[in-house]
Amino acid sequence: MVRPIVDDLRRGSSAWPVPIADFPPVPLVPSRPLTRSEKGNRVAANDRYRMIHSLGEGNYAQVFKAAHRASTAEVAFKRAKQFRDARDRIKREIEAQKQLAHPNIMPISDHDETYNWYAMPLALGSLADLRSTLADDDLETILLDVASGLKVAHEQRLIHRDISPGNIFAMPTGTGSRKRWLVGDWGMVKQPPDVASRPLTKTGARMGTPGFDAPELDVDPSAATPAADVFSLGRIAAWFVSGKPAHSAFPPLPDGDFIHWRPFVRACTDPEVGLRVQTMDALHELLIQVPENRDVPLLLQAARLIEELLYGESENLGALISLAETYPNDLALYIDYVARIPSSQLPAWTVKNPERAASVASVMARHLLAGPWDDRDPEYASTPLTFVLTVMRSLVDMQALGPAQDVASYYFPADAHRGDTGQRARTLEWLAELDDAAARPISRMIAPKPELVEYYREPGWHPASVVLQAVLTPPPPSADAAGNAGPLANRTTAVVE
Ligand SMILES: Nc1ncnc2c1ncn2[C@@H]1O[C@H](COP(=O)(O)OP(=O)(O)OP(=O)(O)O)[C@@H](O)[C@H]1O
Repeated sequence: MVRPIVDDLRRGSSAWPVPIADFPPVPLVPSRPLTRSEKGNRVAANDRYRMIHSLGEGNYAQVFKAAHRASTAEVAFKRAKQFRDARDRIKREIEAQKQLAHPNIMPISDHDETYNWYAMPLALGSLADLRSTLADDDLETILLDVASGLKVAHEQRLIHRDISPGNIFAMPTGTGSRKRWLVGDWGMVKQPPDVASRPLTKTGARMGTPGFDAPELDVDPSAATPAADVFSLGRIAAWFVSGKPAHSAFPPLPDGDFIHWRPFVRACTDPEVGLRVQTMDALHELLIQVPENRDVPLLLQAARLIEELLYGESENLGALISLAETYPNDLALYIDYVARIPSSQLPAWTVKNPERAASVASVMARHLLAGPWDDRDPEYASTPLTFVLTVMRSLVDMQALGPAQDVASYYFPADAHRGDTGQRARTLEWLAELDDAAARPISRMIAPKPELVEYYREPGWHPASVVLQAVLTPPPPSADAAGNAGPLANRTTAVVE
């Protein structure tokens, strides 16, 4: 007589992790009669494997440590819970993991014909389980391993969509403490449209693991791109070095001894999918720079990024901005490197990220205003000023007038402080195009400051906005010989306020 799996479980070891008596409720007798194929599967599973103890239970499956009867090899045995979505997920998992034969993808060593269960190598544990036993330096190896597995998956148009520390497993390598890291739990994988089976989630339904899942998965998981898995790896890096949970309102960013991880995390976890690192190849490039960057001076990192950006590596834009956000007090970083981001690339970036753009542009203008110019060419000031003006112009164009006003409060004093006539002309040219709705908040950053009004006041200048005209065109000659400006004397304040 074939014993049901439970008998094997009861006879198994009561050692780690869960004593048999405390077993989570295993639906040994499903609430409905077993179908013929399910009965057959249990028989097949039990014929082939002896369950030793539970390794744990997720929402969709139970996992057991089991022994393969014929070879006595120990395996992890994963069985779908008895509801349709769970069976769909296990089926996806088996199909994807079989398709992806790669050292960093959890292999399927055996499964039943109807995809109710499968066996796989027994791992040392998941990254979540093992974090406390790992050295900080292990992070790079883990990410390199996982990224190489995901790269192969992405090439086959499979997006995992649920990369988290609980779904990355360690296998021994036989070489000291070095572990090989494997991506498992492919039950939420996005398959190519031509092979996709029944959708797992409706649009708007939650997918992934809170704190590690990309924001776009909340909107439409079926539209996921490789950048969704990139996001999760960025969050894993932040979680690993910060030791803080990833699912907080303010997700952790590396700091202190791990600050060299910060640009990587920022570039991989941009909430805007289009601004994020897009591919595992690009992630790999950034990743191998992280340990190098720990010892490479900041400005050399910036120099590399801008040189490559100028040669067409557009993904460096995000990394360079991240570096600037990490080191806001570094004048040379801003003036000599960030300022050289091509003006052609800034508007698109600003439109997608107005608050961050405003913040970086404001810091740039503050450096121009307050910092020493040292032996830089005075004319070079127009490069950082143009950076700030381009961001401000883009913010106005997209009607982000609040952030634009924030930038303006630093830009105009910085422009006047540098006193470059060409830049002044460019500023006036831009101001001349503004309509009243935009000119009103912007002019508030000029009108109350006589030295700025003086700097920009231009005879014969013709702005579109009457507000700006009132502020910046010189008053007509007074009829009053004593020099009183007459009724227009206070017009600036009157019009602007
Ligand atoms: N190959 C393995 N070797 C060792 N332990 C494993 C292996 N696969 C899974 N486990 C463990 O089994 C437990 C349950 O597995 P898992 O979380 O994958 O189930 P799940 O239903 O897919 O989860 P979820 O609800 O997150 O999708 C976890 O503690 C996991 O670490």
